[in-house]
Amino acid sequence: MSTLILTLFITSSLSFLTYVFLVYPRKLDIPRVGPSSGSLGNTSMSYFQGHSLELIEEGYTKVRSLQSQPYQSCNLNFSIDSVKYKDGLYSLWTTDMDRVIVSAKFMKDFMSLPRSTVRLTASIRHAGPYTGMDIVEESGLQFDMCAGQLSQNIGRLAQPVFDEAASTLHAKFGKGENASRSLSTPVFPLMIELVTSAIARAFVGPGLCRNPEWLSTATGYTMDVAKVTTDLNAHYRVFHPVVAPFLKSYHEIQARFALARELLFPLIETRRSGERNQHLDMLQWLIDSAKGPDAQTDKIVGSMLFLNMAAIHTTAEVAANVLIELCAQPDYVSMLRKEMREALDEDPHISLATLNKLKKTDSFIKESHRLNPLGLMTFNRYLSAPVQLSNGITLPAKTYISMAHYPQQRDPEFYPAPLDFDGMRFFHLRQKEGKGDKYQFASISSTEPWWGVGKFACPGRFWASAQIKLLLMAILLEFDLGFPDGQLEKPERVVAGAGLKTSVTQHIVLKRLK
Ligand code: HEM
Repeated sequence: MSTLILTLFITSSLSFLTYVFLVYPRKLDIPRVGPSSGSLGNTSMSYFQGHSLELIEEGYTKVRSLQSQPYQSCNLNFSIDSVKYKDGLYSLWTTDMDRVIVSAKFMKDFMSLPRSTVRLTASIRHAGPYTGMDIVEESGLQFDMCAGQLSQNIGRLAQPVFDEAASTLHAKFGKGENASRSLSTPVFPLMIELVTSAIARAFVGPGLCRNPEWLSTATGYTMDVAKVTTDLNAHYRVFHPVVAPFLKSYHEIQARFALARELLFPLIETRRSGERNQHLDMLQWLIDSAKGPDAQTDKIVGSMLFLNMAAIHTTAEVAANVLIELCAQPDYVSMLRKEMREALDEDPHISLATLNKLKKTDSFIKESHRLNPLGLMTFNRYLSAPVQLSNGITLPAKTYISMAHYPQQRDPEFYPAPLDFDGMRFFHLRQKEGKGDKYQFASISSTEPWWGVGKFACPGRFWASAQIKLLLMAILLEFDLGFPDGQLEKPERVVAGAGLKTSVTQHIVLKRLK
């Protein structure tokens, strides 16, 4: 017993010192929005968790330089009585860390910096040491595989991935179809199912992609990460090493790793003893490209789980929001379906060229995502070295930064009539001379930062964009869609901390086309 108490005491003391050294807020002479934290940091009981949107909108209205037009808040009524924070920087304690919120005009100051200076914070935001998310700190392999092989092979994977998603959809429809040849089903879970099957085809190939244990492992891991993070965030970070081993969620995620190893190890061994380049999937690219510690079989399994986490719920939520917008504005359905049919009339085999022809569909997806982003903040990064900004302020090493992009997407300075849904907004912008390649859903810029910003922005964005189009084709080419009878309004999205959640219970009704 006394050994246990001593061990707990030493672990707590060490993590407290680590905490003070690594994350204790440093002094920086910029304004603060919202309360400061206590000396131990914040937990999910903090003010931010329940008031995040309010704080971010307050920060935005204050940090904006002199404004020509008022900012229209969706949910709140702020009078712009102050332009106090003209330089566009302020400090904000979030659930997990003190961050400097950096406005779009400073993005260029980070562009030329190496990845090692402007580091991802996924590990610290998602309890890395307890969830396996610390793999992003250890390796750039996942980034390289998505930016390289996956993006280069979209055209070759498009048809098999479409077939996989369509077959999952048919099976689902067949099981639940009612007498009027329609199916009513919750849209977000449906998208999770379709995206998981499509991703599995691209990530592990035809041999494993229909294995129910693999499919539930691929999606379940994200939920496990969320559960462990939520459980730990109820406690101050300094206590995480002590609390984690007692959490049910922690034991569940360990079991998930064990099952993932059981499923992938034999496949990796078989692939290693076979010829290279025989398989067009992520697993093969990881096996062929991993060097040094990344090549350990365990690490390849960790990379696969991380990639599923990065790819499935994000893409599914964006796709679910697109379908909800289509139900709310059904006039667009026939327009997008016509575009898809015309693209396929030219060549029935789906390729990259087919997807590139879907410019109206791309615009609709982008507009839906502009108004329904996955969170309030983006470009969540940790500075491992000081960075001097163009206004002369130097952000010290160990600063966490974020860009609060949610209010920017609703600002008339950037988008005329920002709260109006205009599905062809970006299509029309692309029609202008010399702009044909701009304003795509997968494009990045400091004013459209939902993929992150700069050369280390989401490397899976071209795939995500292609996949959402493939899913929409699988649905719109065979089905009409709408809300359940009597529903006219879209469901509310819910803000929790830095996250913005889509309804998990909202139903969609699919009806077979005549
Ligand atoms: C619509 C869906 C998606 C959204 C909104 C999204 C968004 C993001 C964002 C905001 C980041 C952080 C970038 C930064 O901080 O600069 C990120 C990172 C990442 N995403 Fe995505 N993503 C999506 C889909 C995907 C897909 C489908 C894949 C893989 C096929 C993927 C792979 C990754 C990876 C590997 C990283 C980490 C990159 C690194 O190690 O630096 N994402 N994503």
